[in-house]
Amino acid sequence: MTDGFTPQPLDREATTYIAGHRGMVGSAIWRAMEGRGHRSLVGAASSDLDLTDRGAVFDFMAQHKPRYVVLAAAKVGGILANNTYPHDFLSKNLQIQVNVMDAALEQGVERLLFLGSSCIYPKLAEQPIHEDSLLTGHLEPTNDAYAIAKIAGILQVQATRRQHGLPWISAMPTNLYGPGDNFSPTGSHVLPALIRRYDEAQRDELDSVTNWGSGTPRREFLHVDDMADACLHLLEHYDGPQQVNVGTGKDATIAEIAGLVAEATGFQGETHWDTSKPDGTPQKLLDVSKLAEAGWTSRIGLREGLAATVEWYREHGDSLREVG
Ligand SMILES: NC(=O)C1=CN([C@@H]2O[C@H](COP(=O)(O)OP(=O)(O)OC[C@H]3O[C@@H](n4cnc5c(N)ncnc54)[C@H](OP(=O)(O)O)[C@@H]3O)[C@@H](O)[C@H]2O)C=CC1
Ligand SMILES: C[C@H]1O[C@H](OP(=O)(O)OP(=O)(O)OC[C@H]2O[C@@H](n3cnc4c(=O)[nH]c(N)nc43)[C@H](O)[C@@H]2O)[C@@H](O)[C@@H](O)C1=O
Repeated sequence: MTDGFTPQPLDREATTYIAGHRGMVGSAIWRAMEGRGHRSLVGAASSDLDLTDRGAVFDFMAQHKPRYVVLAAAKVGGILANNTYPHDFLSKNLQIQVNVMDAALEQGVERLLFLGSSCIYPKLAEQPIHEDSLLTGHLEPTNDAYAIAKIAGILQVQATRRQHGLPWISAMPTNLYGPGDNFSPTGSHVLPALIRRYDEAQRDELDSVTNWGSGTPRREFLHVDDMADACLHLLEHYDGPQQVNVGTGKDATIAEIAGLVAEATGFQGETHWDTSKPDGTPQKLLDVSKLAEAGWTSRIGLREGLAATVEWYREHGDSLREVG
C-alpha cells in the first residue's frame, strides 16, 4: 500500500522529468504541461542521454532531482518493426524502464507515470479488454517481446509501491496518432503509414494503393493530445497499483480506417490488401470504464483528429523523423 496519497493538483513549480520528450507522446505531454503553467520541465534527447546507459541515467536523475517523472521513452514501432526486431524491443525497453525507475527510486521521486501499451493483453482477450485480463492468456506473437517488457514495467511500478510506498502509476494507451508521429513506411504504426501512403498517392495521381494484411483487424485510435490530457488527469486524480487503460472505447476495422484516411487526403483510387503482411491481433478494444470512473473521457473524434494530423503531416513534409 502507498503512504496515504491524496489526489491533488501537480505543483506547477516542481521539477518534472519527461523521459522521451521529443517523441510523439512525450512532446504532447510537454506541450500540455507548459500550457498549464509548469515552469520546470526537464528532458534530454537520446543523443545526449542514452537511457540504456545506467550510470548516465543515475547521474542525470541525481543532477535534476525531479519530483515527478513521466516515462514516455521507449523503443516504439508498428507491427512489422516489432515482428522483425523482437530482441531490440525486449532488451532496450527493459533497460530503459529499469534504469529510469531505479534512478527515480534512488531520488525518492514522488509521482511517476509509466506508459505501457494495450498489446500487454492476451491476443484473444474478451472485448472490450478489461484491466483484469492481464496475464490471463497467450500474447500476440508479432509483439510478444515488447509486451513482456511493458508487463515487466507494470510489475516494477507495483513492486515499488509495495516495497517502498511510493504512489507510482501505470497507464496502458491504445494505438495513438497525431502530430510528431513516426511516418517511416516500414517502422511506423498503421495510421501514420496510411496518411503517408494515401497522401503520396493523391499527389502522384496513382490509381491504387496497397495496404498490409487483410484489412479486417479492428483497432481503436486515440489522438495524442487526448493521451497527454489523460496522463495529467491520472497523475492528479488516480492512485492504485493496477494499470489504467487509456482509449476512446470505440474501434473500427483497418479497412474502415483506410477509407477515412483516403477521404481525409482526397485520394479517390482503389485500395488493395497484401495478405502476405501480418494482421496481428484480430481486435484490440479497451474497456475504459476505470478511466471514466477516475473522471476522464476522450474529446477528439477520429475524423477531426485525422484531418488535423493530415494537415500537420502536409505542413511538415520532408522534415519528419523516421524511426526505422
Ligand atoms: N505510438 C503509439 O501508438 C503508442 C505508444 N505507446 C507508448 O507511449 C510511449 C511513447 O511512445 P511514442 O511517443 O509514440 O514513441 P516515439 O518513438 O515517438 O518516442 C519515443 C521516445 O523515446 C526516446 N528514446 C528511445 N530510446 C531511447 C534511449 N535509448 N535513450 C533515450 N531516449 C530514448 C526517443 O528519444 P529521441 O527522440 O531523443 O531519440 C523518443 O523521444 C512509449 O512508452 C510507447 O510504448 C503505447 C501505445 C501506443
Ligand atoms: C500500438 C501497438 O502497435 C502494434 O500493434 P498493431 O496495432 O498490430 O500495429 P500497427 O499499427 O502496425 O498495425 C495495425 C494493423 O494495421 C495493418 N496495416 C495496414 N497497412 C499498414 C501499414 O502500412 N503499416 C502498418 N504498420 N500497419 C498496417 C496491420 O497489418 C495491422 O493489422 C504493435 O507494435 C504493438 O506493440 C503496439 O503496442
